[in-house]
Amino acid sequence: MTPIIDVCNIRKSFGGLTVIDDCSVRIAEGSITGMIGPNGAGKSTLFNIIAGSLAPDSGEVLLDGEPITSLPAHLRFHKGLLRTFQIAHEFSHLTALENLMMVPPAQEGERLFSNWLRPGRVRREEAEVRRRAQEVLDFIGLTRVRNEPAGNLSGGQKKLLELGRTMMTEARVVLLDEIAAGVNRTLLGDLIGNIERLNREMGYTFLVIEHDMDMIARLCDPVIVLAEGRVMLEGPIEEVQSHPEVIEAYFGAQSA
Ligand SMILES: Nc1ncnc2c1ncn2[C@@H]1O[C@H](COP(=O)(O)OP(=O)(O)OP(=O)(O)O)[C@@H](O)[C@H]1O
Repeated sequence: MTPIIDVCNIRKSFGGLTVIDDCSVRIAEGSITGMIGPNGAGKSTLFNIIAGSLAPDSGEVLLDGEPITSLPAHLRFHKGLLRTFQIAHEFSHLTALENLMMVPPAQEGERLFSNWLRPGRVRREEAEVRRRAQEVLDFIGLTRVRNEPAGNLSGGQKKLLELGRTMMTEARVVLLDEIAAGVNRTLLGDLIGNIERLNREMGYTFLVIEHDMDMIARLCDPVIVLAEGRVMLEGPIEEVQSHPEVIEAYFGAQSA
C-alpha cells in the first residue's frame, strides 16, 4: 500500500501521563480509515498531532513521504491535509454560500493592492469562487439553504457545510473528528453518502474518529483500534468487532 500519511513512533505525554506511546499508523492513499477506541485512548491527541495543532514529544509525521512534523497546521492545510471544524462563531452570521466563499486561501479580493491594480481580475476571481461555492452546495445538497445564516442550520446541515468547506480547497486528506455526533439519521445518511462520493469521485483520503459504530461499519475500511496510546489492532470492521481483546477493551468498556 502507498501510505499518504505515515505516523512513525509518536510519543506524547501530558505531565506524567503518557497518552501516545510509541504509536505508528499508516493511512493508505484513497482509503476511508476509521479510528476507534475507548475514551481516553488518545484518538483526539493523535489527530491533533497529525493535523499539526499539537507537537509530539518525539516521532515523525510524513505526508507523501515528506516529513511535516514541524509544519504548523495552516501550512499542512496548504498541502491538502485538513480537518473539519465547527463553523466558527464569527462565521455563524454569514450565509451557507458565504461560508464556502470564505474558504479559499489568498483570495485576490482581500489584497488591497490587487484590488486597486486589477479590479477586473478580482471580480472574475470572485465570480469563479461563487460559482464553485454554488457547485459545492449542489453537491452536498444544501442549495435550498444557500442564503440562510450558518447559525440557523441544523446540526447535520452544519456538518454537511463543514464537509463542503473542504471541497473549496485542494484537499487530499481530510480528518473527521466525531462528525456523526448530534446528527439525525437522515442527514447522517447524506453525510455518509457525501464522504463516499468525495472519496470515490475526487480521490479524498479520510481518517475518521467516531464513536458511532454504525457509521464506522458503513464507511470505513480498514478500522484502527487505539488503546492506551497504541494501535491494538487494524483490519476490516468485521474482524475488529469480533476480536476478543477489542470486545473486552472497547465494546466491553462501553457496555459497562
Ligand atoms: N491538553 C491536555 N492536557 C492534559 N491531558 C490531556 C490533554 N489532552 C488530552 N489529555 C489526556 O490524554 C488522554 C487521552 O485523551 P484523548 O482526548 O486524546 O482521548 P480520546 O481517545 O480522544 O478520548 P475520547 O474518546 O473520550 O474523546 C486523556 O486521559 C486526556 O485526559
